[in-house]
Amino acid sequence: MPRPPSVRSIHSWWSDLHAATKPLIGVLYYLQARSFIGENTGRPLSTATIDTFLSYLAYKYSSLATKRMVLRHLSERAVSEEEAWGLVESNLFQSDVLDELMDSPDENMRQIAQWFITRLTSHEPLRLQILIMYPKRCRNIVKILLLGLRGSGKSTILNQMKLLTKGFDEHERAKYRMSIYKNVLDCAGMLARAVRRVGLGALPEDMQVHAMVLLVAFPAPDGDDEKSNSETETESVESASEISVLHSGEAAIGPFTRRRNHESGEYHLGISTAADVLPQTHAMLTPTLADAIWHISRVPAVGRVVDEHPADFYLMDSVEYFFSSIHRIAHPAYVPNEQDILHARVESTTMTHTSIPLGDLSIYVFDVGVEREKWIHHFEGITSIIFCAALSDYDQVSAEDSRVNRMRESLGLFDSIVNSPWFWRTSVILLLNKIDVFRKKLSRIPLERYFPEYTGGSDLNRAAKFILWRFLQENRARLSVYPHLTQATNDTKSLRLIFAAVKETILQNALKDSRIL
Ligand SMILES: Nc1nc2c(ncn2[C@@H]2O[C@H](COP(=O)(O)OP(=O)(O)OP(=O)(O)O)[C@@H](O)[C@H]2O)c(=O)[nH]1
Ligand SMILES: [Mg+2]
Repeated sequence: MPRPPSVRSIHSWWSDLHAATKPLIGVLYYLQARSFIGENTGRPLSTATIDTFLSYLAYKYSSLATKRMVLRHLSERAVSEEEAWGLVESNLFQSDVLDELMDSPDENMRQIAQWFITRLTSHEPLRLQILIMYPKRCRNIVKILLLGLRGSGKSTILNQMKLLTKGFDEHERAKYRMSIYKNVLDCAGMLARAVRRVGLGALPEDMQVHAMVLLVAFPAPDGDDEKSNSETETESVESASEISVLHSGEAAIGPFTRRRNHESGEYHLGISTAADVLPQTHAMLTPTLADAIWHISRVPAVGRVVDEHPADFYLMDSVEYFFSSIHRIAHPAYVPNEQDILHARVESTTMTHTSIPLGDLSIYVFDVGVEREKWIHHFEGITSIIFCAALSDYDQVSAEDSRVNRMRESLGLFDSIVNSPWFWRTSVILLLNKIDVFRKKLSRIPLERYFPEYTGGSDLNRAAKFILWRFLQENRARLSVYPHLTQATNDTKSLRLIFAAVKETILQNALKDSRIL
């Protein structure tokens, strides 16, 4: 007896057999498929073999028993990651046959088909591919997209979600060490600029030696217009033994590459990719430098100059946290803890995700990083989006265009998302983040300076309500918006309630979407 016709030639002469012989053909195909499975057990799963299995699954004269047997066999094969890859890349996975089996009127068949998908998605790299390319195949997985401007707190939120479930092992925490050094040294460089602006002579006497250490480690760039002590400048450049000039505008400091921005005159540190750079960092962040950072960051005159000129001295939101932990970080055996990870500033460049179990369902939260345009269309029609906006952005300027206010840029992004035809059925969880920084800023920097229509003064509730109102104004598509005020760096326990509410919203939306509610 010939094998079932291939899916492409399904209307061959064989498919025109008389209907009267159908049950007999069903039995014969069952026996044939069983012996085919026997012949192939223990052999690698080739494309041709998968195509033959596909023909049993697609052929209208194959019985349900045959299809169940074949798919059960393929599910067992999918335990191996290599065979699972072969299956996902095969005609079987890409044809409609699998969808038909998943929607079969036979409950047993549906379960086996779901089991097949579960097996395939148990392999992490495959799961991502299936979730993105074939979202409908993953009916027990809810996809959530995390969006927001750079630095609004998306990765911090994702890390908090990870802490609520599996946490970070020592190996994962150690990976943050270099980024944290970079964060600390970037901020220390700014501190040195602030010292130059204040002037050595204006500092208390017992602080001058610490200031000198800082100025030696972070010498003024050529042509820096800071008011500075020129004697110290010359000395500092000459005695900065760790710094070897590579070429104009670029220097190596321990493991970091220091590149000068010719417009602002500032130095930015880039991490060297060499594998042996970590030990060198300890040489850079010496106990003496750590001590100097600790002391100088507490000098009121330095703090004042930073506060009064926020546009000249960009300090990351976690600066206070890292400076107050500087001795722990500078210790040679330093391994970041979970709080350090939440405070670290690591710009996301690729898509990352984390999963949260929810009964029989899994919530997959995706942070698409800088590749938003590349990925976003794969998320068309998803049930929920989490949008992060940093409340404290109200006095900041856009990284791309210094004439654009960052809060307005965030409102613009929100507008383009909520009114996009891709998301017309999506609901939005709006996280108004960095409430702690916002609280501190409000009394010093009036919100009305940037949003003249605001009249509520420095009252935190009024100000937050006003910003929420501005976001809701953009929602012309009238999507359901669920707002929360957050501090993403807060301890995980205090975020638990917010995450419980977020989970509930996601679940309700997923159920509504699947028409269970
Ligand atoms: N003080 C404070 N800092 C926060 C808060 N949320 C995030 N941060 C810090 O802000 C910085 C940026 O946060 P990320 O989570 O990296 O921002 P992101 O949106 O992932 O940024 P990109 O990956 O560049 O798009 C990090 O240093 C965080 O620790 C908050 O609520 N309060
Ligand atoms: Mg990020």
